[in-house]
Parts: sequence; structure tokens; C-alpha cells
Amino acid sequence: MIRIQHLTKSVGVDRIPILKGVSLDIQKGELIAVVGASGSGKSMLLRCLALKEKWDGGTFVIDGQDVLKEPLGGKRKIRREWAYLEQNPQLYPNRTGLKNVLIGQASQTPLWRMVTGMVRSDDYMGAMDVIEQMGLLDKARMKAGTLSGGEKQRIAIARALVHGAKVILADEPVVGLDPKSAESVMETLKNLCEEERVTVISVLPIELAEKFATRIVGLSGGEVAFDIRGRRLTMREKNMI
Ligand SMILES: Nc1ncnc2c1ncn2[C@@H]1O[C@H](COP(=O)(O)OP(=O)(O)OP(=O)(O)O)[C@@H](O)[C@H]1O
Repeated sequence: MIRIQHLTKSVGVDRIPILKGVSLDIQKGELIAVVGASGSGKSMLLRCLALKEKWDGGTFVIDGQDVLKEPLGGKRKIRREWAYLEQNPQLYPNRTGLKNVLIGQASQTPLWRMVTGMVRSDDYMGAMDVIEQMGLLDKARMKAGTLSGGEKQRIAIARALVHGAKVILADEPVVGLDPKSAESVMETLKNLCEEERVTVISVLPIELAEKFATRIVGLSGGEVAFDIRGRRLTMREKNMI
């Protein structure tokens, strides 16, 4: 269980408030869509959860551990178990999809492995299992630079899983993808939540949020405007964001 209470974040010399006391309790296996108008603080929320931004205030408790009060242990846990998926995944274009999965993101990978590219055979088997789960077995040996946007995103998801992600933070993971690729990335994320109990928190457009998410959190002006489960948004809620 993840408990975020009263998260506040302001920016710049004028300390402009961006997040104004966001509180969320998150259970394992939820697929939470964050929706809201441009500038409402969606990306900032994800960046704060990934500890890419320093929190001004609030508490962040994961399985009873107060992450912000135990900076070393807490940060290590987030780095190890929380993956941040970017809109355009940063892959090594001249390396195969498989190699990208094996090597991992720079922050997760020991320097010697990045330099030598060496992997153990059990790592290799694990990576192939996940690549198969992502439906990319036939693309594993292709250079990442030649893959489609959706395939790249699924390689990035595979990479996160191979390196032990239990929570995936995805900031508009399907932006720029054609509808079919977008749906397949979303199906992949949904299956992970249902079958592997991975937790996904993702900025999404409303249509995809309503179709795939188990819960929709609406942000407006840095505050939670609504937090709903198991249904579509009402017109009133749509007008609140
Ligand atoms: N480092 C920063 N310095 C100044 N302002 C910032 C900084 N980071 C974010 N902001 C501002 O904070 C607000 C929220 O930004 P954020 O990127 O979280 O919005 P968003 O809801 O993700 O928007 P979009 O849907 O357009 O991506 C915006 O007005 C943005 O300009």
C-alpha cells in the first residue's frame, strides 16, 4: 500500500505552487489514470512520485516505510522498484530490443555492464520471457531504432519489468502512437496490473482512461478534483478539469 498525503510542490524563485496538497492511497494492481487540463500538474505529480523532483511538503509511505524520512533506504526502494516511462522511451537505437531490455536504464545498471554489455544466461532467459509476454518475440533481435513507437514503448515496459519494477509511472505513454499501437500498449499495461499485480499510474487522455483504468484521478490547478473507480466520468466531472 502506498499512501501519499498532502504533497505540495512549488517552483521558481517566486515559489509558484504547482501541487497544493495532493493525497492518494494506492493499492497494488491498480491502473490509475491521471487526467486534467494542460498545466494542472499531472507531469509534476508523476515526477514527484518518481522522486525526480524534491517535495516541499507531504508524506510518502510505502508498505509502512516513510520514504522521505528515510532518504537512503527509501530512495533506493523507489529507484529499484518504481519505473518511470517517458513519452519517447530512451533506448539505445543501435542495440537490439533484447539488449536494451537486458542492459536496463542507466540509473538501474552497473557501469561495468553498460560498458561491456555482458549479461548472465539467467538474465537472458528472464528477458526473453518478458519480451514474449509483451508480444515482441519476433522483434527481439531487431535494432531498437527500427522499431515502431508502440514496440519501443513495450520494450521500455519489458526493460522496467526485467529490472524488478513493481510500480510503473507513465507520463502519456501512448502520445503520438496510432490508435492500434496505443491500444496495444494500454492492453499490455492493463494485463500487467491484472495478472502480475503491478501498479500503474499514468497520465492519459480521458478516452483511454475510461477504457483501461480501474481508477481516474482528476487534477485541477494542482488539486485533486475527483477520484473515481469503475465508471466513466460524468459531464460535471469533465467540466471540473
Ligand atoms: N521547473 C519549472 N519551472 C517553472 N514552472 C514549471 C516548472 N515545472 C512545471 N512548471 C509549471 O507547472 C505547471 C504544471 O506543469 P505540468 O507539466 O505538471 O503540467 P501538466 O498537467 O502535465 O500539463 P500538460 O498536459 O500540458 O503536459 C505548468 O504551468 C508548468 O508551466
